Amino acid sequence: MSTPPLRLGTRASALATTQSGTVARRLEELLDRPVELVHITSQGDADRTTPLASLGGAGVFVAALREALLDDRCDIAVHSLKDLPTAQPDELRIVSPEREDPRDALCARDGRTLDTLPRGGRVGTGSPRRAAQLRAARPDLDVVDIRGNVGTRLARALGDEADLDAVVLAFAGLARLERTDVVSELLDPLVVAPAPGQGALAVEARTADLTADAELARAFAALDHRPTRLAVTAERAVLARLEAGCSAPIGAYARLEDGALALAAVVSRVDGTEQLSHTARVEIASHVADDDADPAAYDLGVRVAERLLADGAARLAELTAAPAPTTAGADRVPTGTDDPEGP
Ligand SMILES: NCc1[nH]cc(CCC(=O)O)c1CC(=O)O
Repeated sequence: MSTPPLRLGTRASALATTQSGTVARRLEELLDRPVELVHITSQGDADRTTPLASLGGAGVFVAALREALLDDRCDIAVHSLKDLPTAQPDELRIVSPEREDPRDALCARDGRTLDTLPRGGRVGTGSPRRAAQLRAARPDLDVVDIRGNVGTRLARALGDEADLDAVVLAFAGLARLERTDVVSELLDPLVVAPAPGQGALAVEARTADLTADAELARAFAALDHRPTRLAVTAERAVLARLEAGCSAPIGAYARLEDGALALAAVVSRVDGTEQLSHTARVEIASHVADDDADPAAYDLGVRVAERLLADGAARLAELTAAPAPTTAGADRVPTGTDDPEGP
């Protein structure tokens, strides 16, 4: 190991350092080269009182890490994929390691579930998507806007001074922190559809480094997990076509199973009084080359998004995306690939 260490940029939170540490160890094995963690602070970390949505959503975490990559203060960055904007800058490339369970987890006192929470119960979440879907499932609930790291949010429902009946968090974050003991229910993705990309990581590097360093490029590619990449490609294509970001009330859940990629997507009014959903699938056999499979996954997401737009998703969720005039009409015609079971 004579080469200098590879610098992996990370936020300082327990979740971020756990995620980054796992990727750092994999890269060390793959490269036979030391990998050191470099802490990068973002506005979202420094300012813990402003609602995250008004800081520009979780995108503030990503922006700080990306700036560090582009300024050569680190060589690799690890993000939660669901926090990444859908547009990828040419200067940077991402791969997706195998995803954790993408579902949302209800963490409630006394082991309550979504069905058994008390009438008018107070449930904390900072996510407009979770708020809308919780209200749609249980209109009587009082959904309270909260933020903070995993420990802070859990304490609101489970701590000594708890003021809420439950909080909803991504199961993946709890699993990575070995805190799945607090989960009282894994929410059905057809009731509470996870955020596009939830549970997956994105490992990011400079395009120029990958072009110049074949060994780095090989290790980087080895981090990628094909079923995860295809699923998150379809999910993120929904967001991209709807021209929405990670704080929009949009859920999407895709799974590669038996040679087919199945996708379900849900768009909500933030107050939960109306929701639209569509499901579709596309055949992707294991021998299909990525050059064909990746566009097929992306097209699946676009197709589902256009059906949602044709049904009025833009008005419902206050999005700016307009239905494509040439395809919106055709998308209303049911096709043989509609999947009533969802993924
Ligand atoms: N929005 C913040 C965020 N970004 C990624 C995760 C969890 C881990 C993941 O989804 O990969 C969380 C916390 C949460 O939603 O509870």
